[in-house]
Amino acid sequence: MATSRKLITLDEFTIQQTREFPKATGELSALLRDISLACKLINKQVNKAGLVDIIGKFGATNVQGEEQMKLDVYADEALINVLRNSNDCAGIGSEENDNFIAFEDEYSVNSKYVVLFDPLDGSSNIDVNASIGTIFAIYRRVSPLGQPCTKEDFLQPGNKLMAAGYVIYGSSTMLVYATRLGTNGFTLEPSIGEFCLSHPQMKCAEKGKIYSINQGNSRHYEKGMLDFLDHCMEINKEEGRPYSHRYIGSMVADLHRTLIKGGVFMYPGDKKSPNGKLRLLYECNPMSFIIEAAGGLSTDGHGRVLDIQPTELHQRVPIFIGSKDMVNKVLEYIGASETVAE
Ligand SMILES: O=P(O)(O)OC[C@H]1O[C@](O)(COP(=O)(O)O)[C@@H](O)[C@@H]1O
Ligand SMILES: [Mg+2]
Ligand SMILES: [Mg+2]
Repeated sequence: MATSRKLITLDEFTIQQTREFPKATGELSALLRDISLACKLINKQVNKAGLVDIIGKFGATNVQGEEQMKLDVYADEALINVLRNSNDCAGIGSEENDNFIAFEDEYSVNSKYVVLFDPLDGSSNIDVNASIGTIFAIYRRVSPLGQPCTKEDFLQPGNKLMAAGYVIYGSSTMLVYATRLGTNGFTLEPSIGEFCLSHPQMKCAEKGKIYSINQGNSRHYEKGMLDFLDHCMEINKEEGRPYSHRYIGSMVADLHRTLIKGGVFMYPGDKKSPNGKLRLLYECNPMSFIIEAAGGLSTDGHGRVLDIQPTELHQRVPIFIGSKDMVNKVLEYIGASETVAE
């Protein structure tokens, strides 16, 4: 029988954390509260998607040529409206908007932080009721306060992130976020409408047994990548069986599983798409920050994803992320093939 325990809300938790930083002003916690409010609004629509006019295509394409879903646009607007009116955010960058948006009102120009987000991740899963999510990344500005923020505030490497997180709209709704103090998970308690601490100090297992990749693309893969997949399908000496393959097709859901159960999630570059599919600023950087803060690894095949110097809002990078042992094993294989290939 489920026993009730003292619930620690997201607010209480962030206030406790600010005590660890004597100079903290509470602005970052306030921003996190704003983002969680927008995600509660999105969650309400997601939960009853079949009953409200939010299923299906919106009838427009975004700057990346992807057909926008109604929920992509709803989620984007919900986040922009909450952040624009919050006085805690100087500007945003979003998957669904061509360019960065600087908020120019007298309060926002004095805000220290900018936010990048993927308002709705896993769009191809919206209509089939599989887990989807929202991903966000928070940077401290480098441009002077008192003026509108600039693109330099957004084009910072991931190792400069102040915080990053995601909300997964699944069997339960969870918010997982990371700072340099670690990665923590909060579950939405519907009866009080608050995210409450449910997964303190999350750790990504060093050793994994699950590999996650869209094998439908494998005809475009380099030899090293194909060899690694063969390795995963071989009888593993330690396990006495092959690794398990899991792929939901929503980065948030595939990485939430990887964070909790270990394993490796991969979206490699290939002969058709040398930079893969996933976007550096609002998918790969925030997820890499969260997994690394939980003890995992994230690489583009050459170095840490978090050390990449961004150049554009919607640039894509290959990603191999998750348990240390499996990410290093992928590197061994893809490193090897290039040498062999030559
Ligand atoms: O269908 P594919 O090629 O496997 O791609 C799935 C990937 O694309 C995404 O859906 C892209 O994100 P969006 O849904 O936010 O555009 C990821 O969530 C997922 O990991
Ligand atoms: Mg996405
Ligand atoms: Mg998206």
